[in-house]
Amino acid sequence: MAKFGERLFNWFDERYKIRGFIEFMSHKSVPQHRHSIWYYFGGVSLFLFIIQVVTGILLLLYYRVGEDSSYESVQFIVSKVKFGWLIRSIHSWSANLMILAVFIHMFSVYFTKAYRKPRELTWVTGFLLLILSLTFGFSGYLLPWNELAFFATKVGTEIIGSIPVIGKELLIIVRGGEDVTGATLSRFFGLHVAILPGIFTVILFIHLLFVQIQGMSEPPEWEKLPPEKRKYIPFFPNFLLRDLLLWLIILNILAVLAVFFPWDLGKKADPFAPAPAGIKPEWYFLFMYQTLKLLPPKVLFIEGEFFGVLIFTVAGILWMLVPFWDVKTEKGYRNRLINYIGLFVLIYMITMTILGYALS
Ligand code: HEM
Ligand code: HEM
Repeated sequence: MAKFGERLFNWFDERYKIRGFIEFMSHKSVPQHRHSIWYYFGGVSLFLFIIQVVTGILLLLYYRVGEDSSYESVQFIVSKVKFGWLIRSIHSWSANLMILAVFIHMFSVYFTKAYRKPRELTWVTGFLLLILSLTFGFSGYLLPWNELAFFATKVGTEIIGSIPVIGKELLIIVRGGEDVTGATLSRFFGLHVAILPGIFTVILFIHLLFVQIQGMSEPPEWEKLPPEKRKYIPFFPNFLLRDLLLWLIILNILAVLAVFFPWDLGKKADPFAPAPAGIKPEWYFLFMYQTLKLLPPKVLFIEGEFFGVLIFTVAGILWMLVPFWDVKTEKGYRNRLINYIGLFVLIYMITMTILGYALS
């Protein structure tokens, strides 16, 4: 048997140079310091994305898109399909945990300044992954075609209409008509299960390739440390085993959440019914939604809502380009301003989210 295993290994090695790859993996190492914990959140985001793909494909076995079938098929999934309720619940919970993990990963990369040269494009591709994850969440939310999702999507897409000149056209493209209808549902479905997975996979591949090529960043303070004072652990197996343990813990948390707090389906959407009170988007959009709500109808001759959209767009672009304008950090100086900006953004997002819940 051992001989057979060896022969099989050699067969592949002759063709695909696996020995070289194993050699490469065994030399990979991860810096060990008091902020090393943050190196795990990219892996956690990745794990939760894989869960989304697996459970999403399973849901696709029974989900049937359409005004007359979406809600009914999800109802069928949760009541008749064996473990269907569990798969749907895991897909919904994991979507939320994934977005939370991506936010934690992004802020930790920001505060540890891991976006510095040469990782500028790792940051930019990561930011694109965040936008894609949010679009995944927004498009998936409508798919069960229940009351809450219907009105949240109506309110969410309305914001596009506030853009001058092209807003109306854009809104029609997004909704597939003037209103949120079955056309919107099938558009969101295509986006959710075909377009987004395709684009996401390509960008994720590039993101991980960059990380592979450059290895993990070292803290800026290490530049003054003599090489013998810098500590590392091997990626394989030490770091990977820790990664796997954390993934197992997260799988357990997911299972507990999905079993004890199964995701509610609610009432079927009725486009002619009045909007129920307290309609609000998912928590990860709430800080933007709440800001738009608090803005006065007119700011400096501009429609208040559009002013908000403009500010968020500009702020988002500046955030995406932070590795290019944070020149001070790149040159090796301490840049306190960057920490203050990050702290302001974080506190702003948390405060507005809490206000969003408190004021509705
Ligand atoms: C679903 C989304 C994402 C996935 C699956 C992902 C995955 C990963 C993984 C596995 C790593 C290596 C381990 C680690 O540092 O945690 C990593 C590193 C990195 N990611 Fe992401 N990431 C995502 C989103 C983001 C976002 C939103 C940003 C920032 C805007 C970002 C910026 C970076 C940077 C700069 C590194 C290098 C960190 C270092 O060298 O210390 N990523 N990512
Ligand atoms: C290839 C990947 C994916 C596939 C094939 C997929 C497929 C599906 C399907 C068929 C549904 C409708 C069933 C239902 O509503 O229970 C759904 C719902 C949903 N998806 Fe995905 N999905 C994928 C990835 C993602 C990702 C990455 C996220 C978020 C980050 C996400 C978030 C959601 C949400 C929030 C719902 C609504 C859940 C509900 O209330 O029922 N999905 N997805």
